[in-house]
Amino acid sequence: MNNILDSVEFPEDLKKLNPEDLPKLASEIRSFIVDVISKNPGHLSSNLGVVELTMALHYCFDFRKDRIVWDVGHQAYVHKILTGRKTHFSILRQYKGLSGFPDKNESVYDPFTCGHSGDAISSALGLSCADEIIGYKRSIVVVVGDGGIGAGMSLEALNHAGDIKKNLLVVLNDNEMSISNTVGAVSKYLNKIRTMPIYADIRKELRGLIKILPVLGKPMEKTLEHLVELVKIGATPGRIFEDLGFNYFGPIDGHDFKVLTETINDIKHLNGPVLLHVITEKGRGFEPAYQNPTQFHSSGKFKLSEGKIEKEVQDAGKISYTKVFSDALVEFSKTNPSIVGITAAMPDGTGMISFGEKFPDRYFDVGICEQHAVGLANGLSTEKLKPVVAIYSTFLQRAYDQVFHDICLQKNPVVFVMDRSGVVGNDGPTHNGVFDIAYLRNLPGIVLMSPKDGSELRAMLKIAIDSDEIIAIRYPKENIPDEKIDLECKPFGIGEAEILREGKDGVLLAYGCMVQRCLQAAEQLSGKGVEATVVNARYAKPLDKKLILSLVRKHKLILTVEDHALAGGFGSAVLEMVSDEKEDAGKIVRMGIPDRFMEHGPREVILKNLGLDADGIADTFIASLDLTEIKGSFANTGKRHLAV
Ligand SMILES: Cc1ncc(C[n+]2csc(CCOP(=O)(O)OP(=O)(O)O)c2C)c(N)n1
Ligand SMILES: CC(=O)[C@@H](O)[C@H](O)COP(=O)(O)O
Ligand SMILES: [Mg+2]
Repeated sequence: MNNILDSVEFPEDLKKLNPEDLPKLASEIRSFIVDVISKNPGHLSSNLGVVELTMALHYCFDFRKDRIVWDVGHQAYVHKILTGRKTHFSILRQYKGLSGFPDKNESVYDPFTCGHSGDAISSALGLSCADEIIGYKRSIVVVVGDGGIGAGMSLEALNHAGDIKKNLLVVLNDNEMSISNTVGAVSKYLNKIRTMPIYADIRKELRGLIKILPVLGKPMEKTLEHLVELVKIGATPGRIFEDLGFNYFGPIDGHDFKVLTETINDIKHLNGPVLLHVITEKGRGFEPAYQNPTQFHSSGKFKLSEGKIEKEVQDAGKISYTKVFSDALVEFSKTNPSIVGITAAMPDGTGMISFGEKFPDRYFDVGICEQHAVGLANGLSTEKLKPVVAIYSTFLQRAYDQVFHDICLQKNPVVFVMDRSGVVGNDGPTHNGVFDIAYLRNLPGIVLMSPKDGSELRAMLKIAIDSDEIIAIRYPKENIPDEKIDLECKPFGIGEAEILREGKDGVLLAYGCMVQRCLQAAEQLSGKGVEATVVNARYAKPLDKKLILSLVRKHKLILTVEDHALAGGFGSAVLEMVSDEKEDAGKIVRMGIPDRFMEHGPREVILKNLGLDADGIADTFIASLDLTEIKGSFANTGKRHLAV
């Protein structure tokens, strides 16, 4: 039973508690989160680390009026629990349940809907600038991790904030971890500060001086500013932030509620940008997560039995596309010394970690810096190395200009591997990788591929590595359908599709992971006496023009099926090409993701709702055929995207 947590719904309840009850509340919050996440997976480690920090921020500010901006937002569970969302916490990340990230549609306490890292300081600074223009008095607080602060956009924002001197409190939550170990010079610098004993003493002295000052209000602020100047002269920790125009405080213990609240209360009225460096432990209070924060960063379900934690084996015996990529890259790299691997702080999620372990000299984890990752690949490939850049589809969006300017314009044959393409599921709209075909296919010289299964992923990776073209391969957060992986890597030409099944009644033209679903749909259709041809398109660019045009001439229906936005996706590419070739584009019906952001929930549920499962595809095929027979073409029926 959560005695204290039961009485807390909103920050006002927290403020009413006796100070001595607060550690117990922190402990209850941790147990509550662990219990929910054990059954209902989510971002565990980061949240366990920010319990006291979040409580302290809500204790010292009023975020109905003031604003709190979380970088990424995966660590906002405690914030959710304390801001009226406790009763819905058990359906976190579930379909129609609470979002796993801050969501402006969910609460007035969330100024932004977010999920990508690096943007929080910019957004918060924008709020502060707006307040000044409007004449609104309130505090703007941003919480950014030691991983997130190294992101290019964070550094751009610090650069701006330190220059224009608007009021802004940047809380740097330093837990020495991103998802994996935090990398980079900024991280090394933070480590230097953490291990400098002198600074803790100076901070204590500063607090002592503040306490004996008999002044209040404005004079107090002035004196504080003066003291800050004094500290600056003697102290070098945080110097980099000082030199960038911030008042730096810390490092302080992020698990000591008293130190946190006293420090925040001391500095919250200071003018200009302030950076408070807080040290926390990822996974704190739950031993398995504390011992292995990476595994529990975004954990699967786990069991608590006899005090022993077993991670639940999910989908036993199944292999993910990620694993196939990871193993194939290591295999190919053994005989190809020119391969270099790049990840942007996602070595585990992308599977790049195995390459890094085997070939440390050819491996680069650049931190949460997707733009830099792609820029780095430019230089490497100019010297004839073969960069394989593995970035989730949604995060590659950050590096669009670099793909254009630093890769395509240079004609440098880099391989992009876009894991988590399509609907990702419980992470929701910020993480769905449903725009990559649209944002890449307009770039001259790029080749876009997507495998139908694990065997084909291996073959595609081999083709891409051996090729002189710039190639991007997309695949989903899914297990491969292969019963047995074909290790041979049978080659096929660039832009070559394959017919998997022949039928007279129309064509299912599928891209990537939709091929299997189309094969299942064709089976169902056959049971109803409808025979569909199924084509594995393999490429969104270049398209297999010859094959597709011959199918258009022969069939009355071409149903394109993709796990991507309809706008600008694979189906659009087919439609444009057929229209440009002056063939009957009216025969083409497109299935994919409509022009809205898809909500969170299990991937299969979201896809089913869109009709992007075997049943939905079969239904749409039949409905489209009926319409074709009745109308001859779909023009003006308004039912072109039947699954939408
Ligand atoms: C642009 C972008 N790249 C990558 C990610 C994936 N990602 C989410 S959290 C995270 C690590 C963040 O580390 P840190 O800022 O230190 O926060 P912590 O989890 O340690 O609290 C990463 C790499 C992301 N959300 N956004
Ligand atoms: C918050 C964030 O961006 C990552 O933690 C992401 O949720 C990981 O996704 P996967 O669990 O699919 O690797
Ligand atoms: Mg961190």
